[in-house]
Amino acid sequence: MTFSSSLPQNGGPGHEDRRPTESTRRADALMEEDVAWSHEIDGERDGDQFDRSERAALRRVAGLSTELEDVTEVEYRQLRLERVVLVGVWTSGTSQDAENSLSELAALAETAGALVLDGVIQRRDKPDPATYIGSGKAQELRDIVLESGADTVVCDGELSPGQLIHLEDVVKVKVVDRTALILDIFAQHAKSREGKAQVALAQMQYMLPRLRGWGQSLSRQMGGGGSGSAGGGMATRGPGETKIETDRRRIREKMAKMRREIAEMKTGREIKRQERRRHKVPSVAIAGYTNAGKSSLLNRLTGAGVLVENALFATLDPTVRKAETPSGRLYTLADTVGFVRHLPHHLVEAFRSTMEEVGDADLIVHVVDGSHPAPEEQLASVREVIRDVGAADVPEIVVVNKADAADPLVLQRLLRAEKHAMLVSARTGQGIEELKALIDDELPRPSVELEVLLPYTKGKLVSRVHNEGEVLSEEHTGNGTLLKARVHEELAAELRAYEPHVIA
Ligand SMILES: Nc1nc2c(ncn2[C@@H]2O[C@H](COP(=O)(O)OP(=O)(O)OP(=O)(O)O)[C@@H](O)[C@H]2O)c(=O)[nH]1
Ligand SMILES: [Mg+2]
Repeated sequence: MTFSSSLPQNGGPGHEDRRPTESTRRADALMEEDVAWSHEIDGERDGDQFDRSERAALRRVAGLSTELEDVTEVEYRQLRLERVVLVGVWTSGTSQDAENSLSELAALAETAGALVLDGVIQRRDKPDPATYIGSGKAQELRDIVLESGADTVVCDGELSPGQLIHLEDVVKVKVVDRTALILDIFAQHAKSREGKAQVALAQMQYMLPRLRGWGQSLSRQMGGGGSGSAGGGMATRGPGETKIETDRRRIREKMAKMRREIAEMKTGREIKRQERRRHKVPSVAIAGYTNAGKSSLLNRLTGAGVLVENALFATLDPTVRKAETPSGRLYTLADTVGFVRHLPHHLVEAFRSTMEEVGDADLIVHVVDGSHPAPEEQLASVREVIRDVGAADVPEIVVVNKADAADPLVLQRLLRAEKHAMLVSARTGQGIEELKALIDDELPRPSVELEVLLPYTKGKLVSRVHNEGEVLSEEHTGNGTLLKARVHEELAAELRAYEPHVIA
């Protein structure tokens, strides 16, 4: 199956020269399934028993009342994305930037399971406060929707509840924004109970100001009198309003409950992390823009079989794997959720705990897709999130991936601009050994250097020195293993009893 997804090539208002772009196999595959917007459990992805029980648990958590479900069905804009037209407002930067942004939106829509029919960009100083694109353009958009037979318009930004409603009134099909789209993808991909709960929370947060009763806009019902004011009493309070208020209250309660549950789930992960910290195992976090090849790199470095997919946000659950440097030191390597420009704020919040893996790391391996048209922009957006989660001080190695597929000129440019960068290809294995060596160099070294003579009965301590420290020399003597090593404070304290002069 083929389809044309087209974007305007150039120019400002009125200049809508369209150019077909490539479709992905992924979108086609997804079109076969009925990919729906819901907290519903996707039977196809059901992996194992553990997953199943987690899902059952989540179903209960997400189960709002039947009454509320009616509202969510209408109001949550069920992203049964099928045939979509994209629309962007280009406010700054070059036309190429605007096009890249819309291409990314197309990739996001395809990842969500939509068929992208068309895309238009309008040049404006800022989005129209009422309808996002100008009202004249909105009419034109209506024509494009009719012509192409689209059932959904996806806007490249976060729209206010009012903008969504007004634009919907003009184009007469469902309008969703980039935020809802990303939330949808996250909802489809989240696997762990925690991930699912975080997405559900972010969805509710997004939905809260966007609730509408009986297909009318909230602002109209409220007469513009601010949110939630029910001061007028029975006579002035319409049934829709009452319902909305009840629903809102229920959602808020649900959200509070969800936050508590997430906090509890977080504790489990926190304990594991503390355990790792206690053993002073250095940690490396792989961060980077979505689809940069983070999971591929993790697999290359550790042989872990993490899902790799040519789709945005294939990974939503942080995977932590053990890895070993060429010199034999153990460290942990964490795969993380990919970043995307304009990552919805709710999601950054919701995934903050996940991103703490990054904040906590001894080293960030920042993967960037060298074959992308604008890798510099991706580097910048990721760094913004890294700053956001308080990880700005963590040392960073920039790993330019997909060297096999990238334009050599772009690679040169990147390496010139990024001082601490190297080229790899997770696909061909190019540069992987060098990266391992670099990680070895960059990992913090244990602080205490000592020499000990460990009796052969203390084999456990010997292996701890190997795993947690750095062995400088090892010799098997008549009295035991003579080790010269660098270790962390705690281990040093246990080893001091075996310093040769003590024994001798
Ligand atoms: N040509 C080429 N493709 C690569 C390379 N590394 C990864 N890819 C492809 O890039 C796509 C994304 O790879 P992933 O490893 O899933 O990327 P990710 O950063 O984990 O993506 P998310 O988890 O979705 O954020 C897949 O189709 C990979 O096969 C590489 O070195 N060269
Ligand atoms: Mg991944």
